[in-house]
Amino acid sequence: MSAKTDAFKRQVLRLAGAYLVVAISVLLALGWPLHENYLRSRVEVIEAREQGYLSIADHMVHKEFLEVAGDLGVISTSAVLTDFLDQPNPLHHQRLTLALEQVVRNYGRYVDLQVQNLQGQPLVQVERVALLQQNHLSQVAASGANPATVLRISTPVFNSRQRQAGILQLEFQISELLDAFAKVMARNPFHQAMLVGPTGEWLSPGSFLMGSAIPLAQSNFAQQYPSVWAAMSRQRTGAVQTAQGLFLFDAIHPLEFEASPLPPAAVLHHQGMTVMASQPGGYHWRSVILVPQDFLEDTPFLWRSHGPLVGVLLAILVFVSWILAERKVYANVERAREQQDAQEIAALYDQAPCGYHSLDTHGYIIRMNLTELGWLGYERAEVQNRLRLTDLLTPASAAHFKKLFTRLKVSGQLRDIALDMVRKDGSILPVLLNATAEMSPQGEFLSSRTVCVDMTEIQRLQKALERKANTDGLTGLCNRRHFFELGVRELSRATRHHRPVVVCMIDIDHFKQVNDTYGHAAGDKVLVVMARTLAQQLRDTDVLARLGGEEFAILLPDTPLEIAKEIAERLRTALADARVALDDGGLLHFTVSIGVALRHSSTTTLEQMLRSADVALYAAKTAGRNQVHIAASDGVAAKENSLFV
Ligand SMILES: Nc1nc2c(ncn2[C@@H]2O[C@H](COP(=O)(O)OP(=O)(O)OP(=O)(O)O)[C@@H](O)[C@H]2O)c(=O)[nH]1
Repeated sequence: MSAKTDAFKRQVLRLAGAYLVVAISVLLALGWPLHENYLRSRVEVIEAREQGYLSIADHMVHKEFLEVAGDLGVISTSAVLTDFLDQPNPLHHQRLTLALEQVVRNYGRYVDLQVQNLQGQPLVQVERVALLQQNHLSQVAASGANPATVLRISTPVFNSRQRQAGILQLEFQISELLDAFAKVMARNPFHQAMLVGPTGEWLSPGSFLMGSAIPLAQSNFAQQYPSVWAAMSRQRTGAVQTAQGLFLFDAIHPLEFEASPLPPAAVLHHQGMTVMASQPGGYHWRSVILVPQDFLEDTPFLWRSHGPLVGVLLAILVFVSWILAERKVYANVERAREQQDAQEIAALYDQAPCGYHSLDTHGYIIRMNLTELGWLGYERAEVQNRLRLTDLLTPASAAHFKKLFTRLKVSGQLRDIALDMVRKDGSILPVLLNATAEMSPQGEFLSSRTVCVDMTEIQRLQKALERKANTDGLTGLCNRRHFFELGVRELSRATRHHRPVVVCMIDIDHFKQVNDTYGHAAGDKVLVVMARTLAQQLRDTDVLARLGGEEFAILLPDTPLEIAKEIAERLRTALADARVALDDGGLLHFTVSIGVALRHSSTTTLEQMLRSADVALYAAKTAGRNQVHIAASDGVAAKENSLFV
């Protein structure tokens, strides 16, 4: 039982595994394009969003430079500067100095403001560091932190007669810009935003919040990402996919304004680079955004957001696969069992020890089992739907069955019907049938199912038993009971036909002496010899019986008394002549006495006749034995009729 259960479980496990593999394969096949599409659209969304950030960067840089240009314009055309250039006296110097100090104080971006003479020597100078020290303020100067973040811009300045009288120079830091840039870009924690200078140097750190920050001093962007830098050198804006992720970049031209606020002669100095305001396109930065590859592929994100869902889905798939597999295996087992049952039933039907057949409404055989076919010597194809049952019966049985079949259609069953079937070789097969009708719900006959038993052996046994019951075991003659059966039948026939009937009673003389002298076995031999001798002397129609002991009776039908006398005498003589061979080689002979009685009227019974014959026999014994006596009509032995041999 346990082994069977284990095998069942193993089958279920294998099938469930196969179902699971198929289900997952189908889901992957269907889900992969969706996943790819999802990633593609995700990249598109990311690109669009990051383009927005690049625009913000562009806008911030321009705003910063616009303010610087504005400051430059305001200072260069201010009255305090013009007054100073017209009359560089201490008062004007002081007023200009105060004005420039005001600018430095108000705007944290300026590191140094100078008004120089035409030879470039400073006439008025305000340094942020000195100013802060002078005001006892803590110094927060970023000077020297990153040389790339300090820019100098200068423009010629004119006196009131519009003659160039000096140069105005501003040194400003972009650290505020970079801080603001960092803050804005940090709104999206899933990217790195950078500002890169004209020669690939970092303006802002390579990383603000995500991952490890790239040290500014150790490398520059061009060295760090040469392939991206090469693409950035070729085109103003674009995107480059690398192993680290997706780089989106855009060129920023800080000096390009829609309506140029810079004086045409303004010059920008940045790390040895000199840019005239009339050629602003020659100076540009790049804003760069790196979207890391793992964020692009989003696998962790996918797993985070869909992991539990995938887990639940997998659990459901496992559960459903198991249930389906279990049902399938159970159905297979059931089907196999049903097939086995059907085969067993077919084998039971075909190989039953009795015959089975079914008939349709016309009596045609629609099914017959192998046992019955074997009895009859036919193949199934020769019989089924080809022959009627009556074709396989003797004419008498066929006629009988036709009537019974009609009755079956009404009564629904037939019990213990004895019929004679005819084998293919012509021999007779006695059978006993029990049939049941299959009826429709409306009560119409559909078919009959019949069980047949081969009666050959039973009949043989019956006959043997009958024979044994009717026969005397020692002599093989009829016994007393059977003698009475046959005798009564003969008497009734004789009565019907008014024919004479005679009964003889025969008894061995001094049989006791035979037994006593030669033994009981010798006595038996005498009885056997006597039976054989009598049988040889009589007709087939005569009834010879041993009634018991050494007493025999004979019924002679159609025999007048005169003939009966002759027969009795012939029997007596034949017995007297008979010899019995003894075991010691000797021969024994014996005599009998016979009493004969004729039936005198139709009312005389066999018992009465036997009694009369017995009286005659007794008379014969009394008269000396070995003789025949005829019973008188009144039952007394008549001496005058006696025959003495
Ligand atoms: N061997 C043998 N003896 C039997 C059988 N049946 C009866 N006997 C014997 O037959 C004898 C009959 O003897 P009785 O009836 O006295 O008569 P009897 O000796 O024949 O003398 P009578 O008839 O007067 O001539 C008995 O000894 C029985 O034992 C039998 O089947 N076999």
